Amino acid sequence: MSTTIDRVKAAREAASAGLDSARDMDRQDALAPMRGLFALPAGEIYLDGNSLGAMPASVGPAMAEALSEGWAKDLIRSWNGRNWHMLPVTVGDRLAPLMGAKAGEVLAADSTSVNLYKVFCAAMRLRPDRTGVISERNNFPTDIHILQGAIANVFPQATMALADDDDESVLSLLGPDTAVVCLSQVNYRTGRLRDMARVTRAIHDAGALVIWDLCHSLGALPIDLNGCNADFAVGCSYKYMNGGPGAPAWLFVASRHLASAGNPLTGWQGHAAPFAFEVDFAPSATIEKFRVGTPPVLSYLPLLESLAVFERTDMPALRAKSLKLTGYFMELADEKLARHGLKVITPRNEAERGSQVALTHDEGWPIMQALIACGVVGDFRAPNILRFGFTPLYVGFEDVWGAAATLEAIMESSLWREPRFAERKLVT
Ligand SMILES: Cc1ncc(COP(=O)(O)O)c(C=O)c1O
Ligand SMILES: Nc1c(O)cccc1C(=O)C[C@H](N)C(=O)O
Repeated sequence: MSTTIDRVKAAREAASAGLDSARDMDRQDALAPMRGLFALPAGEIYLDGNSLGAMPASVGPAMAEALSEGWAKDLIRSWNGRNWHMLPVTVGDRLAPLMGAKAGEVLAADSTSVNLYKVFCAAMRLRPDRTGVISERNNFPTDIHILQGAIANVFPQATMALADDDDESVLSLLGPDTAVVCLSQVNYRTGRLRDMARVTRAIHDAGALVIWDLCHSLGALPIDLNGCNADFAVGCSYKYMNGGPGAPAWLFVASRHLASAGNPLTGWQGHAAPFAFEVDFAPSATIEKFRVGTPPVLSYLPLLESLAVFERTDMPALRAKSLKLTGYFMELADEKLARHGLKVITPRNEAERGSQVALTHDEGWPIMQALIACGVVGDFRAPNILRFGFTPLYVGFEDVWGAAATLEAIMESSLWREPRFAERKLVT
């Protein structure tokens, strides 16, 4: 007996007009073979790499070797022998070219939230005579929460203003008392991309410092932190960087600030000589001053495998494909989905678009659950956003077509109205 889901899948296959052109685009795509470097579930279309990236296929063997040789046999010797102790620096140096940074400016450690706390406190102390903080109302909540907490606990004289999504709104809040501005380059809900060069310039013209959150940009588009003269940046490595769930995050400190920027979390690994075990804290002179405690070594290993994948291609090529994928999905959304009330809210203008497309619908939650049940994985962001991430390393044009055709079939069959799709989950 065929289920409704089978019927939706059959409807998708039957509606094959357009599929040939998607397959043609895949045949012409020089990056298509890179998909083979990832372990992805057969028969599924994975469009959630903007939340948790896919696993590089080499992670299993690399982890197995690190466990059986590095931990089980070499034990304590691996801190030196395998250079485990220096992973925050060596991984940071390999992340640096992806964001237009130099070796020695990036540290891979902790979470984005913790790193934001570190660089925010450092930046505020570089502007001791100012009290203004600017962020954005629709920033990922942890950014606002971290700033609120740091202000309450460390900088009680400071006040924060929240801008709207457009760059003009940020610029209109700048003033002579602005100390630090913290913005996401790509918005996690809408996929809107800010003009990093222009916004950074305006922030500097006001005498303030900028912290860029690059969670939704690193690995998705070319970034030039030093070309834009950025001061600080933070980001994760589990989304487009494919570093795995809870992979170490990273922070960037422009080399011109390194001597004067201080880490408020003065743990022993940020000490100039951690293994001297001195009583008084004396910070390292390098980016290592932003280390805190022992690195979670095993969590760095998948990220090393993913970096090896990135080192086989380049960001301009990935960006070109990403724009084609998102553009194609928006075209299909106009053609197949708009009449069902699904509206594209991601900017059409390529210069303002990250690597995701967001659609809105008042019944977004059950629609997304039905879509996942049919083998197309995106996610939902309250109150009404269906998010689709297009990771150019492993998403193809046939996937884009399949996602749009499945969603169309779901809307036409009303599958999403089945009561089982209404149940809310803890993690969305
Ligand atoms: C823009 C942005 N900043 C920060 C975070 C959270 O960082 P973490 O939970 O890794 O500290 C996320 C996603 O989780 C995000 O999308
Ligand atoms: N970090 C996450 C998690 O631990 C569970 C579920 C999702 C996430 C995410 O990263 C969400 C993501 N930052 C977002 O843009 O919504």
